Amino acid sequence: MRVPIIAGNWKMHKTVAESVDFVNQVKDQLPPANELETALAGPTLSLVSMHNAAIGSPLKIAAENCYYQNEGAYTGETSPLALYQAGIHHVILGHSERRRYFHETDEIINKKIKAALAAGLCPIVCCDDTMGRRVAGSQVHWVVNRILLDAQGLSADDICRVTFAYEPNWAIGTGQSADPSQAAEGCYLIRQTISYMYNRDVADNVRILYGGSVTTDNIHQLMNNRDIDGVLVGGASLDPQTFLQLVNH
Ligand SMILES: O=C[C@H](O)COP(=O)(O)O
Repeated sequence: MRVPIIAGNWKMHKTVAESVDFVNQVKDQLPPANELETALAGPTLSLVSMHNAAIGSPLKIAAENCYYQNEGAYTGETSPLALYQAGIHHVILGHSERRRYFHETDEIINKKIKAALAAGLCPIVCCDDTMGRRVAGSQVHWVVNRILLDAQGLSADDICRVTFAYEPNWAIGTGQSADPSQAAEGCYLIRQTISYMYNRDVADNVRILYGGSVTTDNIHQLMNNRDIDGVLVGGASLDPQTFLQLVNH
């Protein structure tokens, strides 16, 4: 059985003090991790303090990015091994903002996924999509190729530690979520691709999230779908009470 996940992605928001204050406000009100997994991805500078504040609670702390080497002359990058050793559980990789603003290719993302897994982290791998592709009918080809390239060379054991997130660009930060059927189709395409690459059992074990303008108003409808195992939430995860409402949807 796949345990659903509610994951917040704060992006480049919150100071260290604000991050810790948020964790302290929510940590005692979360369900057990075996019923519903809760995770918060914060800015790199906040991660250790967030982890320390969350110790003893079910909340898992996630990085928003990491590099594909554990150490070396890579000024400004973050080591996946150092993240793992600091108690960080997940790392978001391949977010559309990383692909668009920082020119991350599928090849780089594939290297990062392998390095994160080897270090002990559980990647949350994002797959974007555009309305243009959807109108042109090429979204199936696009999504399938992202998964084939990003997950290339991963073992079945590896892929079961990866969570995927279907995040259409037109829905990210716009207030206009994909409708539940579009969201479900994106997640279904990812699962079918994993089934093709491995087998049905493996695909049935992998968790696939939807992300893009998830709110307290639409979360129930989005998650009430057998192909959607949870949500990756940006803007609506920035307020602790709203995050708790999402968790208790
Ligand atoms: O990672 C989260 C997504 O980019 C969604 O962001 P949003 O909920 O602000 O649309």
